[in-house]
Amino acid sequence: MADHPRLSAAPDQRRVLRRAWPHLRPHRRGIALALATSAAATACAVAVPAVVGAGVDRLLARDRAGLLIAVAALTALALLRLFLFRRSELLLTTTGERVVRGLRDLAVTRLSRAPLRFLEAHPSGDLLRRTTTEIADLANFVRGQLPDVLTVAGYLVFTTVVLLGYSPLLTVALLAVFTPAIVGVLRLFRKHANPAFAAEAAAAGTVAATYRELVQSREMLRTAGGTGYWRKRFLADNEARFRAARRSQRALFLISLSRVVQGLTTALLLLLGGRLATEGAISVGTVVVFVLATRQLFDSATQASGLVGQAQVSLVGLARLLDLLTVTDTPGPADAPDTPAATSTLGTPGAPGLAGGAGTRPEPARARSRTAGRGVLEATGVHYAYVPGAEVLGGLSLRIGPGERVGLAGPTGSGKTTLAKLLTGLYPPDRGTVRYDGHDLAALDPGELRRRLVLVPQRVHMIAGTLLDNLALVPGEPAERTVARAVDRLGLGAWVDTLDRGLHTPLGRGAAGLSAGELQLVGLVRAALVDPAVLVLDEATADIDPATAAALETALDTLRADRTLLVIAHREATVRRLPRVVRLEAHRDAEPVPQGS
Ligand SMILES: Nc1ncnc2c1ncn2[C@@H]1O[C@H](COP(=O)(O)OP(=O)(O)OP(=O)(O)O)[C@@H](O)[C@H]1O
Repeated sequence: MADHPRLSAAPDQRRVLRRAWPHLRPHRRGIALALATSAAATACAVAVPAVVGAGVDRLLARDRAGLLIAVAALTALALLRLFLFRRSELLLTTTGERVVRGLRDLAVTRLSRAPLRFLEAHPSGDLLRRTTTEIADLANFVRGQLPDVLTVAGYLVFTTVVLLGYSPLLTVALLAVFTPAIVGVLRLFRKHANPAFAAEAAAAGTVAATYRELVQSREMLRTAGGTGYWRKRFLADNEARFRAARRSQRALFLISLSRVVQGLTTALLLLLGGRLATEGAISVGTVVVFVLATRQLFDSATQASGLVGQAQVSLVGLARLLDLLTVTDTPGPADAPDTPAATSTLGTPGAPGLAGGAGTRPEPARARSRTAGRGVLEATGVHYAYVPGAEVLGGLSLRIGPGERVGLAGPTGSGKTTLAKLLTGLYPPDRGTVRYDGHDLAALDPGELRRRLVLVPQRVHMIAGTLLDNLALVPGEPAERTVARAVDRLGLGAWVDTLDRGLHTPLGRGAAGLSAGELQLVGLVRAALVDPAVLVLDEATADIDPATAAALETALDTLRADRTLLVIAHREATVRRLPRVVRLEAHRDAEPVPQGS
């Protein structure tokens, strides 16, 4: 089996910000402006103790004018600080939201282009969490805590600079106690917090995935009596998440050790500052500046302790998101039609290709000539495995001529659906090639591929919306009258009339209300709207009532005219009706490769 990239449960957290830089770069001007405004606002706040200290010295010197200047400066600083804080918060939030919006768009775009194989290999709950919850957490951090992080960082730097200007001796003594102790606490915290937060995020992803599967498979679980097993599994996952959360909490507790450091530093400051003032080495005003400024310093450090924890959680989320963006940044045959590089175009020589470039709307289905690009669909020496060492298809070759009608039969699990997905380019083969009209599907323009080769799956997926919304889920967003024409052409007008509100009948999520056969009717109408040259139908295995079966047959008879048809045949009637039937045998390793008959 070829090596396929997978998401990591606990992705690398080193240099996360540097790795995120390509996504930040387009916003660098906004970021620089926000940082500069935040720094100016912090400088205003840091200047306050210095002005208060100067005011105290003027007061002690009975300098009335000097005192008034200090009071005026304090008022101006307060107003300027208010304005700059507000401005920096606004700039940070706006820029941050832009970055987050960009990341969200990119994640959804990459996921929508990701190969089917990648999507199937990951629990949808995990993908959902990375693209929604974790991005939302990031957005909340940007809005709620990032301004505080910058303010705190600014306080720490500016306060140190101001204090150095007043008394280098006292500042050095302060830093000599404060810095190593606080760095030690932060190191200890990071050592325990990084794995703890990553494990918590992974456990949360597992809980979401299990819960989602539980909801999605509710009918099967009820009927098969599997609810108890699933509930047990969910409870186990939930327990694991609870334990992971407690581990994170314990790691967060470590950060509160910084309060002990604060107490020690204040004691030292009072001892040394008081002595220097008594000896006349520094003024009383300077002691006041130190007391006020170090208070700010401590407040910032306390705030920083909480913020470091929140920042760590956000960085873990960012690392998981970057992992998703990196792993899905692999253009492949399932990519959207805006990746024309190295793709070929089907069609008669000299005729314009059917696929447009980025943003080109496809031509209306009827305006295209399906026969223009009609060709042979050929699989040669195709190998495919979902899991290493267990090939489902081991070197299969099959040729289907233009306009041929072929049935694909075989025991359950023999690989019929897998082959159908390979023949329609939904999976790239691990080895071997699938060609249509002489073109390797892997090299075809993805948009064109989707319009030429259409698979109607066994269970057609629906979205919440009306029947019309669901039928129109094809390239080109066809208008209602186009959809209605397609319905009539397939002889399905009577079926649509039996529904409450015809094409406007609302269908719930999961399309409650439509039977398996009716869902396939929806798939056939979608196929008719795409008007492909090759149609692959994976017949529904569920019982289909005679009326729906008749409607399906009529629709299929209309659809098959002038196009290649491959039916994964589960019903005897279908097998009998088709002129050629290929039988797949269950493949076992090292046995001769099954070939089409
Ligand atoms: N997404 C998947 N991940 C892992 N294994 C899979 C996946 N899909 C199918 N398989 C396995 O591959 C094998 C072939 O499956 P496939 O659905 O192609 O068979 P089939 O002939 O269409 O079966 P059926 O007639 O029951 O639909 C089976 O053993 C199946 O369990």
